Amino acid sequence: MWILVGRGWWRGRVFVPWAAGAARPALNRPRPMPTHAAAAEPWATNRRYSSAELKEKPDMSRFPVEDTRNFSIIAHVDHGKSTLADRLLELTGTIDKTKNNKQVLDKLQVERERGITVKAQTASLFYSFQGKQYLLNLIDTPGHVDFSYEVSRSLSACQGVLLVVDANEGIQAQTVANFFLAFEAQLSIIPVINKIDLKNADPERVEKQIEKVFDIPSDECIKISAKLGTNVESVLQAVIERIPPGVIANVALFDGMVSKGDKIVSAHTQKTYEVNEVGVLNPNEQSTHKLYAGQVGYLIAGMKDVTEAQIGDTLHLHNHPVEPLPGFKSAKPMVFAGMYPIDQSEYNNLKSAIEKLTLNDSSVTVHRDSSLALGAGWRLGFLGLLHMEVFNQRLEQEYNTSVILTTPTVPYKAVLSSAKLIKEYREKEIIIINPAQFPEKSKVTEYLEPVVLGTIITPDEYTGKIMGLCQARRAVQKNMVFIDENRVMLKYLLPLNEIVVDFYDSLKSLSSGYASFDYEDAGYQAAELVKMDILLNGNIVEELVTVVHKDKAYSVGKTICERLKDSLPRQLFEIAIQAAIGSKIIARETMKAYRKNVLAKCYGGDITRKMKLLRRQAEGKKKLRKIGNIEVPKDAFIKVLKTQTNK
Ligand SMILES: Nc1nc2c(ncn2[C@@H]2O[C@H](COP(=O)(O)OP(=O)(O)OP(=O)(O)O)[C@@H](O)[C@H]2O)c(=O)[nH]1
Repeated sequence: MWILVGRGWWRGRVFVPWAAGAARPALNRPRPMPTHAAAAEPWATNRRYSSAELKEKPDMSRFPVEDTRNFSIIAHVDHGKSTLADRLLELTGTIDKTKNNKQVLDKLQVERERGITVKAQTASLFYSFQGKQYLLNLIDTPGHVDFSYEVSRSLSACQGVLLVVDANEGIQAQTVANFFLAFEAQLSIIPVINKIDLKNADPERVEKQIEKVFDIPSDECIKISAKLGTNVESVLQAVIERIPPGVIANVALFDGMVSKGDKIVSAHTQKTYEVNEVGVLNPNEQSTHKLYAGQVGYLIAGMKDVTEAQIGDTLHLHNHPVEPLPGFKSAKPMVFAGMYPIDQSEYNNLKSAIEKLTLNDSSVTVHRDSSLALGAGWRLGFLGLLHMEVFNQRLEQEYNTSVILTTPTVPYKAVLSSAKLIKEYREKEIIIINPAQFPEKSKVTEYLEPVVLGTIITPDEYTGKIMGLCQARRAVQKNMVFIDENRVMLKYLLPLNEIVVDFYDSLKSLSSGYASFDYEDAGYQAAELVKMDILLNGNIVEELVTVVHKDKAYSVGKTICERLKDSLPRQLFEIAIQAAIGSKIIARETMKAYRKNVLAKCYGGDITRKMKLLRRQAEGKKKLRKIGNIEVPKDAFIKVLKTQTNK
């Protein structure tokens, strides 16, 4: 049996040749076309098809592997991926040229509203170049850090990428992060400098940045205006010339051997293929007669669509079925929050909405959860805070649901010392995704918190302020380099819980929007953590229970109490809002009593208007949550959760 480990290159933990001291493989050099048996296949014909014919009924089998290119567009947010995709679709006649082609690939309502891409979309383009027709599969990718999982997923289906960089803003943090995702996947990278039509565009400066940071010769950059369509045709030609063709599955052999002519089955799709070619990567594909157990190489097996070659899939000889090897990589959630229906009678509707939405977004993890106050619900894991907001917004917009979301938290770990707890969990080290389950200090040896390696790119004038912000967030500086005369790249080790809520917003406002930020997982570090309760007249508000660093407890507690005071409607009696660690109160705010009369503005005796106001008040009450005898509207939670900081 053997396992599929990548397309383009091995992307796993085990085998990264240049990390082991070997020479770094050459970037961007077109790899020789594989010499496989395509010519003998009936679908490998030279007949050309008219675009009308292709549009009518595209028969994908007409395109042999060497006439197929699979590529993605990657970029920092707003650098113009979707606009470029629109132009490519127009140029290839995939969509008609009208003024309305704005982000055609952004299909979700939330994407159009927020102007961001969340789900990667795919489009097949047919393009004639030098008398030959090509099938170009374009996979659009999201730009935001939360969705880098989608980016990796899209990249795993490609052999090359267009790395779009704004001619005015230059390289930003996500440009760097996305470049490395593509680089590690050993894809051909075509740098595209976009927005050259802007008044402040400085493509020469950006070219130099690209050469300095990514080591790509500046003459490889293509300068375009996606908005005006300037030079976009050269992008398509570069895709054909610089990106190697088709589905080449990189494999690691665990057992037995594989050679040309073998019949193999994908454990994932159960499809059967005949092996056309096997070989080793040296570093380009070099065909060999066979591959044996323990070897890593590539395999071409007539997979015509890249989705047929899933990373982590197990392949086996068709007459030797095996248990699939563990290997499918799943997305790792970084932010967890409880989700509950506002009204328990809505539980089943919400359940089915979550199920449908997670079918479409498999990176969300779902565990059932329940709370005394909120009833039955779920604990969901998201890739980041924006991902959480987008998921919530999609639930509301696409499924017409309304939910309570609890304070987001990160996956902490506790190393247990209590024998009773170890027996209960059957493990010494547990992951805590729900603050309510945070074990007491007396029962643990130590707590651990997740940390990330953050990259910030900023104009130099903001460096001081940004360093101050990072220090306040318990960050440790790892590196600082100038990427050109006035741009600095900073690397920090940051506790994830310090950035999860509002780090990005603070960074943006400190730098007038110029600094960009991205992060990658960097494991765990020991941390002095405490569980903090928020109380309303002595009753715990379960939605607001948080785990915080000991040194931050007072300021976080104070901020939550203040925010809660601002967002709670006044009630008929006085309310004490308190933050507490165990039985120790660390912060307090008091709200004075107030009597609200919804009929106050209703002069005269218009009974229908009075009834309408009273009815509206009754409807409003449905959205309230009672804590003790205090009514808290859903909006109040959201305001506190959204604005809560770790200052
Ligand atoms: N002047 C100018 N504006 C452009 C150009 N290309 C894109 N834009 C504008 O830049 C903004 C962002 O473009 P998008 O194509 O939505 O960017 P994106 O990278 O797909 O954004 P995300 O999906 O959020 O990652 C839009 O307002 C575009 O109209 C260009 O060549 N010139």
